Amino acid sequence: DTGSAAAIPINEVDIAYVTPVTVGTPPQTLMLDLDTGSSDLWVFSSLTPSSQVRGQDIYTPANSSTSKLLNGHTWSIRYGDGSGSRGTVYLDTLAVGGLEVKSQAVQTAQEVSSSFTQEQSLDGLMGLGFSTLNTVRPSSQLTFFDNARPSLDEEVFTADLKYHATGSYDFGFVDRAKYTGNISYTAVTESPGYWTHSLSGYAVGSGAFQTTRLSGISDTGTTLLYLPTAVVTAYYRQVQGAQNSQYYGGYVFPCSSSLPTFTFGIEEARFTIPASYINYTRISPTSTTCYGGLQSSSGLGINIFGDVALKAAFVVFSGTNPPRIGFAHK
Ligand SMILES: C[C@H]1CC[C@H](NC(=O)Cn2ccnc2)CC1
Repeated sequence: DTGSAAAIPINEVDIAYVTPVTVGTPPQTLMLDLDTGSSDLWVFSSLTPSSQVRGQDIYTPANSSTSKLLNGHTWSIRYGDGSGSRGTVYLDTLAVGGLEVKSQAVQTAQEVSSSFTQEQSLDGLMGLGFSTLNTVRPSSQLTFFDNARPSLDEEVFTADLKYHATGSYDFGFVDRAKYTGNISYTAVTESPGYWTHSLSGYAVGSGAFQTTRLSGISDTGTTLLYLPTAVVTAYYRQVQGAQNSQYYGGYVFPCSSSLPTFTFGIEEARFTIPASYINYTRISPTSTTCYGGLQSSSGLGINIFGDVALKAAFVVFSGTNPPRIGFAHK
């Protein structure tokens, strides 16, 4: 079996991407953020206080003939940006792009943090990390990918995220029409439940490629690219007027700056992120100061290859044993 669904940017700077997912019988459609950096599938629901719901679609288990309460189970998650949610759990039929799982754990939010309430076009998250990260207790639950695995033609899902455009997520197959050349694969260590792998090095603009292995996680749920301070300072040294602002919490520069590209390596392959992806956003709608799409990971304890990097490639998340991740040009 296979599935294929759209990855739609939720705003004009691609802060996150959402994908239509149907839950229950008859199907209730929600727009979820497919997030390889976590492993909980949670939704705004009829159990979410109305004061915390602002325009989101909700899942109402009472309106689904196939919903079953997972008795006595709860969950609570905190993301790296400080956002979070918690609640209870139902099992129900869930489908993405025509691929159906009969008894998926759907985590119904009873509380969401303000940044989720404010994100009107995001109805929840679908974690696509390793199920060991799932927060449901007393028994942890499987991700949609782990539940779908037995029925998939191939044990993979792919991400084709695009800059200021709609891309796609595919399950169970690698679409030859979505990439060019060969896929460059590299080893994934499941530590601790993320799609953790290394880059073989990097280059700033037309500079020499620095061969140095950088370990991190490929995370579709994180907007930007977070790398070691040494790499990031080397990049912004090439940008007139750039500075690392305490006030804005990262590197900012004049929006008129001409930025260098940034190239990362996957084994022998090289992927170049266009300057436009790194000129991320104005710090406020009328400002001439812009915030960078490449930032330091020093406060995080881990490098994060977020959407700014992932949208420069066609990415294959392979659930084979051992797992691996592949990058191709497109
Ligand atoms: C400083 C960085 C900020 C962004 C952080 N990423 C996340 O929190 C990913 N995420 C998933 C759901 N909501 C957000 C990683 C640290």
